[in-house]
Amino acid sequence: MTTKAQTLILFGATGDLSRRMLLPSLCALDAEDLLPEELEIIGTARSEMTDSEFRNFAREAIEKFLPSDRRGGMASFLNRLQYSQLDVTTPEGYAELAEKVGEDREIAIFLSTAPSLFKPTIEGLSKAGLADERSRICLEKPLGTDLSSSCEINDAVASAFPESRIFRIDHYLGKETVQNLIALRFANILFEPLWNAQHIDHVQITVGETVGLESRVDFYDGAGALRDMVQNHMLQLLALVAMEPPSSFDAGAVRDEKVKVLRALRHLSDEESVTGQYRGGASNGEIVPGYDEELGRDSDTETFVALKAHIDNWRWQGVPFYMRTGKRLPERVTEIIVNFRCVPHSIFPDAKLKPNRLVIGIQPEENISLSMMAKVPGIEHEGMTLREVPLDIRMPDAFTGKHKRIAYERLLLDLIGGDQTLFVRRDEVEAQWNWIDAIRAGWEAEGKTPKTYSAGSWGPSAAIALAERDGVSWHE
Ligand SMILES: NC(=O)C1=CN([C@@H]2O[C@H](COP(=O)(O)OP(=O)(O)OC[C@H]3O[C@@H](n4cnc5c(N)ncnc54)[C@H](OP(=O)(O)O)[C@@H]3O)[C@@H](O)[C@H]2O)C=CC1
Ligand SMILES: O=C1O[C@H](COP(=O)(O)O)[C@@H](O)[C@H](O)[C@H]1O
Repeated sequence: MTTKAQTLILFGATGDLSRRMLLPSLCALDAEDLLPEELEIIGTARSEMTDSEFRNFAREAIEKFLPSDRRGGMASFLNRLQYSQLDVTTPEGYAELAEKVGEDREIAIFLSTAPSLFKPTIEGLSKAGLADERSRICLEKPLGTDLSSSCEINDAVASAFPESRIFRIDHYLGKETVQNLIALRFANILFEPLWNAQHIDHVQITVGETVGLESRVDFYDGAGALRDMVQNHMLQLLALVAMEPPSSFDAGAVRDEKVKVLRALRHLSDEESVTGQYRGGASNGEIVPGYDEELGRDSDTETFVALKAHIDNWRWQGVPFYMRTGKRLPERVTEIIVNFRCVPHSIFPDAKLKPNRLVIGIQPEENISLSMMAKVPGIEHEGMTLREVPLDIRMPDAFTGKHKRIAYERLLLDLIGGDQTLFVRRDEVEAQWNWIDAIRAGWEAEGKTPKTYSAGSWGPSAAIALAERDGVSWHE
């Protein structure tokens, strides 16, 4: 049985992710008494800081990024914090860190630093005796830029930590509705008999963002939408929709099923992908610059991608999975739409029957809605008049009193508790890269460059055509 961590070491503690997500998440967990009582948190980075300066830094971050009703007293959380200055690329500093941690404590290590720093960090931790069986390690994305660089990172980590003690973050797995997707599929009898090619026509996954480049300019320009969003979050969503029922909700069983789906992804043909890059214009009521202007130079990086994917197994033969994601789209929305087939024979000749559709809204609204055909009430119409109506389950209504959590709250709690179920295993990451690398190789071979789209639109018209030539409309 895994024991709870007693010390959390946070590398990159002064960084953006730590300020916006990690420290606020930990404070929210503390406010709800969800952290182990004895948990100490040691922040580390190159900047010089005393413990008390780090606590002030954390307080400011929490006041900015965590709603006041979720902060609790804050003092008990701030008292857990210490700081250890350390440049991970030099050997000095690790001994002091080890001394701060002390002997005989279970340790969780979170690397919120650039992956290029993982290798020296792991070497330093090993030499200081902080990578032994009492430690587990958590890695932030991006885990590489392709399969080979991902293997290099994974090898470096595996030199000191066995897979059972490696926790790879995909923050989408920490989102409440993503976990609810697992509950919806495997805690209800209703859907499973229909969850296959016989009854499902196609699936759509959309992750729309209204923001542009934001602050991580160089990172984004080196990555693009395919590697930034599809390689990780969207493929994890697809795997959860498409996987076979696991035998239990444990890390091994769930991840075994996801990896089978990822390995069954068929390589795309040329016409099954569309890339785009936004041009300036009116977007959500403001005039925004185009991608090149924001970047300050010309670039061929795609800020939008739409794909038609296929899973080559019995369950999903002939069922396309349409996926699209992009920056500067009209809405911030993440949703999965499962489109069922039409009834085999209509007994209502005058009615235009629409196929049932399950819409799983992940953000901004967490809701699940099933569209059904129903009779329009009344006797004034001759025969039956039918109309499509939604059956809605809005999460805040169904579970009143529950607030929206930061996805990292769940993941940090599971890291501290040693539960890997919502973390990504090495074979999954590598299967994901394998598929993405083949798409990029295809783009390179064809000399494909992104088509332009106006900021505030749903991507280039070719993305609409990708679905429409199959008689499918993107869900709006
Ligand atoms: N920010 C975000 O929203 C997201 C970030 N990520 C990923 O998480 C990681 C961290 O991102 P982010 O916080 O934005 O990055 P930042 O650049 O804001 O922070 C980097 C952190 O690393 C520390 N650092 C840099 N060099 C060293 C070094 N040689 N030794 C010790 N510490 C060092 C910095 O502290 P100091 O300068 O004091 O040394 C700082 O605390 C990146 O890999 C990023 O891609 C992933 C998803 C979202
Ligand atoms: O990993 C990333 O995700 C964010 C979107 O996350 P969300 O939780 O707000 O949907 C994206 O903006 C960023 O480019 C990417 O690196």
